[in-house]
Amino acid sequence: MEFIEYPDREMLSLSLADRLASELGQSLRVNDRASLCLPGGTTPVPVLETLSGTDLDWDRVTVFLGDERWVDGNHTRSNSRLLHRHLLKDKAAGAQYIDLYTGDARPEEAQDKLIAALKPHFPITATMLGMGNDMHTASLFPDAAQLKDAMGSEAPLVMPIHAEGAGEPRITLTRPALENSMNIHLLIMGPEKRETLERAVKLDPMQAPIRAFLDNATVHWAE
Ligand SMILES: O=C1O[C@H](COP(=O)(O)O)[C@@H](O)[C@H](O)[C@H]1O
Repeated sequence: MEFIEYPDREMLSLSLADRLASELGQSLRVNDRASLCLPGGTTPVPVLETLSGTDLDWDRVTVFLGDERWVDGNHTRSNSRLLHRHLLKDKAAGAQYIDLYTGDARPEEAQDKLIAALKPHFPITATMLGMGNDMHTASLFPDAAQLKDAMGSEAPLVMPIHAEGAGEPRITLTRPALENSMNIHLLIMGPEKRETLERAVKLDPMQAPIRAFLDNATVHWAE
C-alpha cells in the first residue's frame, strides 16, 4: 500500500484528479476505450469537480459507480445523482455512463442486465474507492448477509447487498471485479477515516472489507 498525505484537501483533489486522468489517457493511447469506476457518498465531490474540468478524450471513457443505493436517481441518497451533479458535465459531459440503478423493484432483478452492460469494460482502467467508518468499501458491508459470496474469487461482477449498516438495499461491484482494476486509489479525508484505515490494515477482509484492496492501492489522505 502506498500512502500519500497531502497538505490540504484542494491539493489532494488536484493531484488525484490529475492521476486518474493520466491513467485513463495512457490507456486510451493503446486502447479504443477506458473505464473509470467511482465511489459515491460525500467525500469524492472535490475530486469529481476537478475531474469534470480536465481535458481528456471523455467520449472514449465509460464511467460507472462501484456501488449504488437502491433509490431513484433524484433521491438525495442516490450516488448516481452525485455523479450527474459533480462529474458528468463540463468537459466530462461526453463520457458514457452506465447507471447501476435500473429502476427495477429490487437489485436482484437488475443483476444480470448490469453484468452484461459492465462486462465489456473490464478490467477497469482506474478505480477510486471510498471507505465508511465501519470499514465498508463500495457496498461491501461487514454485516451484509451476502459478504462471503461477494468477497469470494468466484463472485459475479455485481451483487445485490442487504445490510443493516447500509440503510437501503444496494448493488455493488464485488471483490474480484474491483481488485482486478489496473489502478486502485482509496480516497479518505479527515482524522477519523485515517484511524479507521489504521485499524482496518490489521483486520481480516471479512471484518474490514476495505482490507481486501489495500495491498494494491494508493491511499490519498488529507486532513
Ligand atoms: O455508502 C457509501 O459510503 C462510502 C463512504 O462514503 P463517505 O460519505 O463516507 O465518503 C462510499 O464510498 C460508497 O460509495 C457509498 O455508497
